[in-house]
Amino acid sequence: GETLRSGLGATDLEKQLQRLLVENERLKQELKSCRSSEFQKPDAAAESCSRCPHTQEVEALRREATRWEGQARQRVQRLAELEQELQEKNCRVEALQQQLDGSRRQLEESSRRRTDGEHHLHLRLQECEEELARRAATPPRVKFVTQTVEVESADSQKALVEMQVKNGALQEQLSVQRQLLRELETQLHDSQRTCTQLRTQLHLCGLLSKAVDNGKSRLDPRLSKIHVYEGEMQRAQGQLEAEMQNLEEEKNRVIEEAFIRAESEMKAVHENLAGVRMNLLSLQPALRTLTSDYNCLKKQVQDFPSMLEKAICEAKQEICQVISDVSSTNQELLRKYKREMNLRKKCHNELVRLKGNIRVFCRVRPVSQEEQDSTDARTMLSFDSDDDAILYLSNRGKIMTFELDKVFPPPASQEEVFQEVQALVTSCIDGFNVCIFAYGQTGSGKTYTMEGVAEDPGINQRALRLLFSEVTEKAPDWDYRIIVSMVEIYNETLRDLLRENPTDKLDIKMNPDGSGQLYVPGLTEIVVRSPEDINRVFELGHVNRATACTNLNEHSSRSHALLIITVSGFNSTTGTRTQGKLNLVDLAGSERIGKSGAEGSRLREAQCINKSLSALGDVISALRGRHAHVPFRNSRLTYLLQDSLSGDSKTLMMVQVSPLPGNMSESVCSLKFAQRVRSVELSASSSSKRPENSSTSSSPTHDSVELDSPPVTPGPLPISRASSAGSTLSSASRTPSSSRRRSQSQLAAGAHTHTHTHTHTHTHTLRVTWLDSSNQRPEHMMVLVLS
Ligand SMILES: Nc1ncnc2c1ncn2[C@@H]1O[C@H](COP(=O)(O)OP(=O)(O)OP(=O)(O)O)[C@@H](O)[C@H]1O
Repeated sequence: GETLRSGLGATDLEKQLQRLLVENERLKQELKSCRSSEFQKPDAAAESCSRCPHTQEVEALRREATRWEGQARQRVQRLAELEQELQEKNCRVEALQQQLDGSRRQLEESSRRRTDGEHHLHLRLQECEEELARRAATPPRVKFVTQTVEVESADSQKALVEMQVKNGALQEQLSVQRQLLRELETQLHDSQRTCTQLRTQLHLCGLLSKAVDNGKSRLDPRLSKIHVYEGEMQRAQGQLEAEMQNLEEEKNRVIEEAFIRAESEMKAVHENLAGVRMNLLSLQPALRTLTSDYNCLKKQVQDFPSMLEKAICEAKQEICQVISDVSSTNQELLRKYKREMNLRKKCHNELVRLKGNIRVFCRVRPVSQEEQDSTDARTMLSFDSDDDAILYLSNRGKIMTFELDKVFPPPASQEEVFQEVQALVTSCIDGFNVCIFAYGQTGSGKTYTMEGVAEDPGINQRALRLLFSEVTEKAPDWDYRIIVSMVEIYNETLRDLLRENPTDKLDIKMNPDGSGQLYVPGLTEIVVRSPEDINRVFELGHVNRATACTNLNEHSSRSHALLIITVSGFNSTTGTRTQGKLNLVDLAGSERIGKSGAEGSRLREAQCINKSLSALGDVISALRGRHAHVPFRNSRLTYLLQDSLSGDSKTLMMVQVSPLPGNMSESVCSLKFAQRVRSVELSASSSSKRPENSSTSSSPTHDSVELDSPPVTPGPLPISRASSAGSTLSSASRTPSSSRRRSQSQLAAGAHTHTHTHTHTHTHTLRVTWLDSSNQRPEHMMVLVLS
């Protein structure tokens, strides 16, 4: 504005000068015209002028005017110069102003950039600090070291690189800022120098103006305006200077502040940078450890497949080795198992043979509550506390002693009884034929022992359950099949108790397959697979038995009930097959006819019972005595059980007795029967061969005796009966049963050679047998058949 005003002032001054020049020109013209009028009469005029006082004055004025004119021209020229110089200075001031504005903008720009850079750096530093704090706070994840190391080490390296890059960028920015600062300082110095020069020039201008003013004031009062103008110019100049001074101060202040701020920020940045460096330094060992861990793990991971392959290879080889070892061990075990099985069977067979294939037990039933109340409940029986095979009976003041294989007193439980029986039961799994008979007068406890009661089952149920458990135990190697049949013999008639119509009579026939075995055509055979099946079979048999008679109790007393269990086994490993039969027989009551006073049909029933029981006694005696002839055909019962009584079969006679005095004579009879069966002298016929009409045993353990057995001979039987010479041990003998058994063995060992003669209708057979040194087995045998 001041410049403009100065510009306008200069224009007015110029105009005034122009006017002055115009006035001067007019005066010159007037002067010329005056002169020209005198020239027309030069001499005259000169004369007149020289003579005229006005002419001299005009001349003086003219000279004066010319001088003033020259001075005015000089001043105008000087003014024009000053004007030009002023314009130049104005231009210079404007240029400086622009330069100052530019510097200011540049400063602002750099300040803004620096602020942005600082802000950015600040943010980045914050991020770095947070990152470092986060990493420091994060515990080393050792568990998942593979992944953790890989990620963290990469991040740390990346962060390190980033920090180094940022550090470089900050260093660059710092150097740029420093360079900028230096440039600004240079510009400031230049500006200050320029200002000083301008000030000097202005001062000179002021002096010049004063000189012009002095000249002008003296020249013309109208030039006072020029002074005023110059005063204004000076004032404007002063204001301009003051403003420039202010601006300069402001600039210095701003630069100072920016510099201080930049310094402090740079310091802070340096401190942060130092902190980051420290952190980086502290992180470096951890990073090195992690890197080495990572490399180690990486190597392990690289090596892992080959190691795994190697381990798998080794494991495979070991497994193959183990399999082959196990296989050979299995072969060895199988061989041993077969050998042990054979040995066990031989031992068992030997044991049974030493004990006797026919064993006789006695069970004394307890006195019931009713009997205690109503009758003479004195017990006439007593037992030997040292020998469980002895029973004493007091009869008419005499003490009778009976020796059996085992005596069960009244308190003996069903379980205890079965304990003694179960070895026989399980031997049928090994292929032996077994018969267990319950013998005794009516009411002596036969059915109780064999069938038992629901809450305390007898031998039948327990035997089947034991067979099931044994068969299940052997299941992996053996495949067993258990078949059950149930028959009844009443008045020498055979009935199938599992049939729909149990009243149908059955027959016993020779098997047409030429095996010499007997069989019952049409006999129902039920395969049982579980204890539930057994219960169903018993129930059906019981129902059929009840429907076939009017009074079950009476009927059951007068008929024989047989439960026939066939166990067939196949060993898939050894290819061995076995078949054993277990016959559980509840015999009819053995009371004497005379005592019961029976007549008619009852008499016939009693005769049939006595006949069959007597036949059974004969057969057992013959078998125990190893007689040449065994009278199986004398009754339906023995004929039916022929297979199971002969050969390697085992027989148990459970003689049931009542302890009551009223039953004493029947008890004596039963015990005498037991005694007779048991006391057959073994020695007399221990080396005897099997009965002629016996079939070949199904047992897998035939010894030489059985192998030497002749084939079954049909037709009428025995001519001679094996000697059943009186026992060398009387029933009254008091020696313990074990010692007695030894004596029997010694007696048996005494016989080295035996000769039996079997006369047939058309043939005579002579057998000669030599026993081995232990007298247990025949070493040689000669059989002569004479037709
Ligand atoms: N050891 C025993 N313990 C308890 N009670 C028994 C025992 N023996 C037999 N009894 C009971 O004596 C009674 C007669 O027994 P059981 O019917 O078994 O005789 P049995 O000889 O079978 O007669 P039958 O020839 O008429 O069939 C039954 O009530 C039976 O429960």
